[in-house]
Amino acid sequence: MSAPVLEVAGLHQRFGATEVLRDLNLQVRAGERLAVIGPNGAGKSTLFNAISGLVRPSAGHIRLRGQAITSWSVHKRHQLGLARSFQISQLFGQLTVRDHLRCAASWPDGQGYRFWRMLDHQRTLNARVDAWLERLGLAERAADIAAELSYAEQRTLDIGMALTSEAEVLLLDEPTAGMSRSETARFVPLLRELTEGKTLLMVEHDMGVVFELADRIAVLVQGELLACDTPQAIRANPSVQRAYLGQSQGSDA
Ligand SMILES: Nc1ncnc2c1ncn2[C@@H]1O[C@H](COP(=O)(O)OP(=O)(O)OP(=O)(O)O)[C@@H](O)[C@H]1O
Repeated sequence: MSAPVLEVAGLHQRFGATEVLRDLNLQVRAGERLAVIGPNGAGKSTLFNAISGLVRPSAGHIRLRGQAITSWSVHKRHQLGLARSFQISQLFGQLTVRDHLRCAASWPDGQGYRFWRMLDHQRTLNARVDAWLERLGLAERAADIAAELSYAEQRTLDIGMALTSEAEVLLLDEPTAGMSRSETARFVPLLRELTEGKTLLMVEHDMGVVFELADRIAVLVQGELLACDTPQAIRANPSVQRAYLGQSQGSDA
């Protein structure tokens, strides 16, 4: 079994008197796809915010590739290979699809100042962006501004930015939220293909998507980890049935 790439240990998150996450322990192995599910208000987004650096945990540790990153900035975490896509797309409406991916492709590099190095750098960058435009199925939309894309294309671009930045660990916050059933059906195989070999942690409400994509599923209820296991074991777990799956299957699955 490979060592965890991402590790959450004894994580607590309080907002004033409210304890939103309680003694959370979670490990994600290299190349694994782990889905976090749970009822509304369970603490899923808060967990993502803590891992990506948007909130500082009240207690506990977060480790990325063995390094304690608990107090690191979002930017520094990104440099170590952690990228996040958001539930609501964080795109710039007037920037083109290509410009979005060019920005994302530039994130990990410190640009050299010598002229020939910059030229070489630009050529490599453009080739990388072209390749990602093809893989994302957005090549024909490259010159269009983000505001003109369909909702599903915007989500693809949002996730494409995380991928183009060459992060190894991706946090995807409800990647299919707001998509129609047919858009979701087209998107899930694409997502699977694009993230092959990456380590994936995702929050997702659509149980069809979760059971299709996830290698393991973590169930969060009222800020505590109820179970973390294979999809088959989670489906058969009576406490999970009671706490979550039973109540959501009618609407989500
Ligand atoms: N900054 C904050 N200050 C105070 N309370 C917060 C803050 N952020 C989240 N909460 C509370 O923490 C609890 C968990 O919220 P969170 O958004 O993490 O849940 P969730 O599982 O992602 O829910 P959903 O599925 O509805 O998105 C909620 O009761 C929420 O009101």
